[in-house]
Amino acid sequence: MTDSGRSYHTIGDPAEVEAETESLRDRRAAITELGDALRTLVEQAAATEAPADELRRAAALVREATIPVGKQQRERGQMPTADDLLGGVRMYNPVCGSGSALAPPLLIELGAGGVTGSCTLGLAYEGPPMYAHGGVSALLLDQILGYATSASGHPGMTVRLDTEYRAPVPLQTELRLSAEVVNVDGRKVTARATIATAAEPDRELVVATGLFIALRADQAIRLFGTVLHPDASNPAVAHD
Ligand SMILES: CCCCCCCC(=O)SCCNC(=O)CCNC(=O)[C@H](O)C(C)(C)COP(=O)(O)OP(=O)(O)OC[C@H]1O[C@@H](n2cnc3c(N)ncnc32)[C@H](O)[C@@H]1OP(=O)(O)O
Repeated sequence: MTDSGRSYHTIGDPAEVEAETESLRDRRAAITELGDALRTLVEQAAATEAPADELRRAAALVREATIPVGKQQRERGQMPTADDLLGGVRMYNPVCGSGSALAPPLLIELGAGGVTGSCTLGLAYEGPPMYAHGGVSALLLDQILGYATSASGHPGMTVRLDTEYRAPVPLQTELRLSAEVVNVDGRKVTARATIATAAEPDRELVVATGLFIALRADQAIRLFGTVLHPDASNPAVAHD
């Protein structure tokens, strides 16, 4: 899990904070447990050769399992209460989030001069037979480029992503990604990222250059106003 040890920062009675911290930890662990189960389901569903009646039985079970999950849903303008946006915890990020069924998940670490990432893509990510879909490679690269820009102190949004596919990315193979900022020009930040296999880390399979723009305050408010501003009803963005 990305963040099981992070302390949860809020205002209030220390005993209450302690209890809340424990409950947040527990909820994040449960989100990860569900994410793991969903990823297994998605992967096995993409690889299954089971007969039609078994598939229909599985579909009915999944529909049943969806009922408790659907009971309390957030809306688009609300952060997940288990997230800590400023602390970098995004439980459902579709690339790194341990709660996301879409995420491999990509594990990212800060390194000297940049960031590195690792993941293994299953058959659910297949494009050409046996290899990753090109859009999935771009997804991973966009994410790690974003991390590299944020880690360098220049967070921004992607406005351009140039992706060069030099060789197919094999599925069911441990991958290594790396990214680093190569230029900062005012609000414009350029970063470079690569995908390789763990076995041949110097052989670049996919290379991307991303241009990121740091948002002006008015742009941030226009795009994210209600989500970014501290709101007592959303403890995930409350800070003292
Ligand atoms: C840990 C974090 C992980 C995050 C990983 C994932 C990151 C993402 O996927 S972000 C989501 C995808 N990206 C988006 O949705 C962004 C969509 N774009 C926008 O909303 C806007 O372009 C926005 C708000 C970023 C910038 O606004 P915009 O009006 O375009 O630019 P503006 O602020 O006026 O200009 C800044 C500079 O950037 C330049 N610029 C803007 N877009 C581009 C572009 N596509 N190509 C080249 N230059 C550009 C402008 O020309 C300007 O340059 P200069 O200062 O030399 O005149």
